[in-house]
Amino acid sequence: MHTVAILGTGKMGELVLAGLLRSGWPADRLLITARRPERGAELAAKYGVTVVTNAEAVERAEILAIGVKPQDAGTLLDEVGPKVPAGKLVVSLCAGLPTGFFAARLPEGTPVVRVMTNTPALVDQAMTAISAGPHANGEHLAIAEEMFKPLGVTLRVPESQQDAVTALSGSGPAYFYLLVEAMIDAGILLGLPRQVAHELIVQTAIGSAVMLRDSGEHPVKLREAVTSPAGTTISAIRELEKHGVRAALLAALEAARDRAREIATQSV
Ligand SMILES: NC(=O)C1=CN([C@@H]2O[C@H](COP(=O)(O)OP(=O)(O)OC[C@H]3O[C@@H](n4cnc5c(N)ncnc54)[C@H](O)[C@@H]3O)[C@@H](O)[C@H]2O)C=CC1
Ligand SMILES: O=C(O)[C@@H]1CCC=N1
Repeated sequence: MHTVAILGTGKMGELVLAGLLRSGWPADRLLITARRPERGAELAAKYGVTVVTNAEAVERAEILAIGVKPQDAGTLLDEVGPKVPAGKLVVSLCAGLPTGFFAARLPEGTPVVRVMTNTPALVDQAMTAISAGPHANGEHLAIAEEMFKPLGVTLRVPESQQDAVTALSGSGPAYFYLLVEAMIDAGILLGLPRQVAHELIVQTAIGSAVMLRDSGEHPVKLREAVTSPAGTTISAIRELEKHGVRAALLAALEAARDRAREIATQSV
């Protein structure tokens, strides 16, 4: 089994670290780096993994997972990029940054794979899209899949789709949480105790999600089955359409995609 180093172990890095350990990846095959020593110590105590410097990580690990914010990737690569020994695989978790950004800062021939995962990795329900960048072949994609498959579902996509993927599934959990939050507030408006509203909406979200995944039905069909003639649901849907919820979602995801592109141009 390869040794994986996570360079920059924040929220996403920790989710990947914890997921790899749950999947049986040996702790002695995992290295982490952290900017703040207290953060490194906290993770070492919690997961039993070794904290190293970025320079040690690139020396010792075969797979280098880049878990810093896109805005910090340039500084990290200025520090260690030229020192990455031949044959290492770089796996970027960063939103927006094209693989070319990494290739330009790594020794010629270093394979780079771009990954967009999401926070449901915490419960092994991540959606992870994987793309080959420069010098990455099927073997490298398979290694990335070996890392991310235990955390949920993986899909190979061309890198040209990654900004859209980021807008949909990378940021996607936030949109669902916002909807849930708003619907719980609606429950309060209708006079329900907060805890009751919370339970009703969370279980409804889970039930709806499982049906979407397992029934094989199109979401329109599933919605129609709930929407009775002259019933309650259509009254709510009329309001949602009147307030432009569909248009708002189209515009919102376009804005997220555009922001991913902007991150790339600001990072060149
Ligand atoms: N939060 C999310 O839902 C998702 C985030 N991502 C991507 O994952 C990456 C990480 O995001 P988060 O975990 O949310 O951010 P975060 O801020 O929680 O984690 C980044 C970590 O990197 C550390 N760091 C920065 N520079 C460093 C350096 N030179 N050496 C060592 N450590 C360094 C920071 O101290 C921090 O702990 C980003 O590139 C983001 O685009 C991708 C998908 C979803
Ligand atoms: O908001 C962000 O930039 C990151 C990338 C996708 C989800 N969170």
